[in-house]
Amino acid sequence: MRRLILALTLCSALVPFANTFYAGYLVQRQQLIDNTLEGHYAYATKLARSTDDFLQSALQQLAYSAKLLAPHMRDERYLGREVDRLRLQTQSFNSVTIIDDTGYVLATSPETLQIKGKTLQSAGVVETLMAKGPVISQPYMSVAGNFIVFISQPIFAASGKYLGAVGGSIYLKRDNMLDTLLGSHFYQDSSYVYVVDKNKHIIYHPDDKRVGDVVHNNLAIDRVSAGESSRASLTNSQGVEMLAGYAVVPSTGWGIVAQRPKLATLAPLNALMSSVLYKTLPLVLIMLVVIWWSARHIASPLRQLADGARDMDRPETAQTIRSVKSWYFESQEMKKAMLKGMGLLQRNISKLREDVNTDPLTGLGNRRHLEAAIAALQAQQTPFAVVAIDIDHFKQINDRFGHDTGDAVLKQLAQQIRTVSRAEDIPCRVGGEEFLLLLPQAPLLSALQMAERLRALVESTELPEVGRVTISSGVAHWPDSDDEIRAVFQQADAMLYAAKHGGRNRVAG
Ligand SMILES: Nc1nc2c(ncn2[C@@H]2O[C@H](COP(=O)(O)OP(=O)(O)OP(=O)(O)O)[C@@H](O)[C@H]2O)c(=O)[nH]1
Repeated sequence: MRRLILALTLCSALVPFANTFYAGYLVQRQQLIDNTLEGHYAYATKLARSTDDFLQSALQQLAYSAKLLAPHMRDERYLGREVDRLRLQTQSFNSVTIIDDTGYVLATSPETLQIKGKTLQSAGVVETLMAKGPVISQPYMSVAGNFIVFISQPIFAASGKYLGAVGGSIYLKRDNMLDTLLGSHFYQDSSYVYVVDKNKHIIYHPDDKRVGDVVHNNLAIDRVSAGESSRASLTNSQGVEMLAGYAVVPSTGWGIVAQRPKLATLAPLNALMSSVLYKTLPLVLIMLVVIWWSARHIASPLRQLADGARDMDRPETAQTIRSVKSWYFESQEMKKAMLKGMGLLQRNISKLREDVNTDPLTGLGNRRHLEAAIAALQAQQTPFAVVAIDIDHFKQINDRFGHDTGDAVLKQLAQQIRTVSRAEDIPCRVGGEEFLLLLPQAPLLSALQMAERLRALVESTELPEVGRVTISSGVAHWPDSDDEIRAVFQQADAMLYAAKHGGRNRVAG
């Protein structure tokens, strides 16, 4: 039990510490997650705006070119210079192409593409020719085998006739303007950005191999391709927990997702918490030792008092309790109360012991007391004399004066026996009106004299109402009368019987 209390005390000190530590960790963890989500959302939003700005600016550059090109659609050299200028000066496109209203390539930069003089029927070109207006195409696989987005502006003659289009391609799997825009500057950590189109195609990813993949079962992609901009904690298609912010590029419906693995985000916090724990642990251990020592010190007097309480019926326990060092008020009070209680208990016990051995009517020892006294005398080999005393014709006293008066006579005789006996003598009432008196160390003669003195005293005493009564006594001695104690008492009885038979009011021995 003591160990349990000690353990509980230590726990009650340790639990709040652990609780505070853990609660602190949880709060900081949530804060870190929230901040990261917010940061990534803000970053995705900013990138969406920048991407939109870039696309708008690319469209403007092409629109400007389209105006310049309209009067020179048959001038091969002019067209060649313009596509080179557009590609090299703006650096917005990986390639630039001018087509006529049938998709026939009039000029291209770089020429290494080898599509000049060919009629293109790729998805981007078909979309451009159908639209006869500004177009940012859906990503598609080009004739030259590049996964591209084609951005174009129509070319109209002054008469309003549609002449064709000038367009720039962005190669999604190669270095391009999106790389510069999206991949160059983000946190120097494991954060990264990727872009999906409306159909959940990855059109930009730091890992080139992912470009062109269609991603399902990704919360951020599902939401952003549905036109929603926000932030979310999610598990990506690779099964990694991510903290993601996502935003829609208004002009194209593309979705930009900026994200960071949750584990990487929380790693510094975990390291910090470990370090805090490591540094505070010695202090906590010292604190626990102090608490343990204090608890032991406080519990010590209580434990000693509790040990004492188990043996309260033993007289020596009082000394044990007295010696307990009760150094604080409560234990002092408990010690005082226990000592007081023990005094009472001891008094009650000795009173009970006395009652058990005492004849209630006369206050003399009873038969139990007599037997204990005989056993003690025998054990110590102390010689003793026995006087058996009996009131003569006591029945008549009862009959004539009533039982209460008889009792009064018995009490009176008990008092007279006390009067004539010594302090060390043992007077007992062993039956109705039979008394026995043990006289330790007394020779037979002294006992006979004492019995005679008693007899004379009783005879000479006038009792109210009853008048005079007499007694008869038989005397014997151990070991003079017999070695056997039982025989000595029988001898005293025999002598008493002889005294009665001899006419009563006499002593025989
Ligand atoms: N008042 C009273 N009477 C008692 C008590 N115990 C026994 N007696 C009575 O004591 C009487 C004893 O009488 P007996 O033993 O017959 O003899 P006795 O009348 O004393 O006559 P002897 O002994 O032959 O002289 C009985 O009447 C008992 O009822 C007691 O506690 N109180």
